[in-house]
Amino acid sequence: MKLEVTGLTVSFSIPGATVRAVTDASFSVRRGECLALVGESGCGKSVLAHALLGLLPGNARVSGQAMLSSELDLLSASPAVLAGRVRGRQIGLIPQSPATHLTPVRTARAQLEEALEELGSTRSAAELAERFGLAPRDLDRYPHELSGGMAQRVANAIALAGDPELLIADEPTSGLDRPLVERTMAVLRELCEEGRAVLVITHDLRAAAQVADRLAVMYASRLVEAGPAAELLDRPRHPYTAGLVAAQPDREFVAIAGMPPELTALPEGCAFAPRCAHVTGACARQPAMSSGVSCHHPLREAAHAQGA
Ligand SMILES: Nc1ncnc2c1ncn2[C@@H]1O[C@H](COP(=O)(O)OP(=O)(O)OP(=O)(O)O)[C@@H](O)[C@H]1O
Ligand code: NI
Repeated sequence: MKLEVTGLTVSFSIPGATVRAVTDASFSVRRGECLALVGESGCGKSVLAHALLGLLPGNARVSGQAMLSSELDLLSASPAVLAGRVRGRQIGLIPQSPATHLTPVRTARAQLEEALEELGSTRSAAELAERFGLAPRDLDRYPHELSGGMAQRVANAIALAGDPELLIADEPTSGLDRPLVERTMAVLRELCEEGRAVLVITHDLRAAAQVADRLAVMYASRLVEAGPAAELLDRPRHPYTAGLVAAQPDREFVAIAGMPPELTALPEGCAFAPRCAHVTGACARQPAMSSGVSCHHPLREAAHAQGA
């Protein structure tokens, strides 16, 4: 199993403007591997995930290719194929803000059991729940009786109901405290050691580093740097990656000054240039992605050839 995404581009038409949410994203993730997609709020991470699963609304325009196991292009597959063969079965999605996806009038257990039945799974609700640290009695609660963290864990369990080979986790630790973040990341790691492919979306670089083999850094709709996780954290090459690393509580803890551009008004050149301490005249042109970094003046040479 391998997911191979090439040139994924998504825009939304809104009255009087176009939102360019994902621009020319290329990356791959294979079985036994965890890729973390990191970037600030609003940079296009969830839209990218939803594009892969055919979950975008009608005002979206999608182009590019996303080959699953070299045989199915997720971006041109029919809604019936995506619903009947892909979602839940080949690709599990842990949605962002899971509480909003649970049905208010039914217990967590009923919803988890329904997912298991629909997907013809032989696993039990209790077994899946236990994996994410939920007690059986938690399953008998209704969504409004679940804390944010519990709802998150129920959603994580539901995503695994169909035993998918690829798991996409969109902010799987939001609302969880540090011990639960660690536990969730450890479970994601286990899932990938078992031979699944895992794509984790997060703005928590520390959590990403704990689970991911490789990181892909997204800024203003584009992937700007990708490579082995440890290398990106120790020796970031894109000034934006360096800024994210420095903003971590266990590092300098200094946020990057300024704001990302509006996705309705992206510049022609490098979108990070207005916030970049190293900006040059060349930055007025869009830098190409080259050996894992998209920057006219990377902070250092590539340690070795890197693929996204
Ligand atoms: N249906 C839509 N129509 C227009 N714009 C949209 C639509 N859906 C998302 N967007 C815009 O696309 C951009 C990317 O959103 P996305 O949800 O992917 O961000 P994100 O990186 O996941 O951030 P967060 O960390 O906040 O979840 C945002 O500017 C958002 O407003
Ligand atoms: Ni998101």
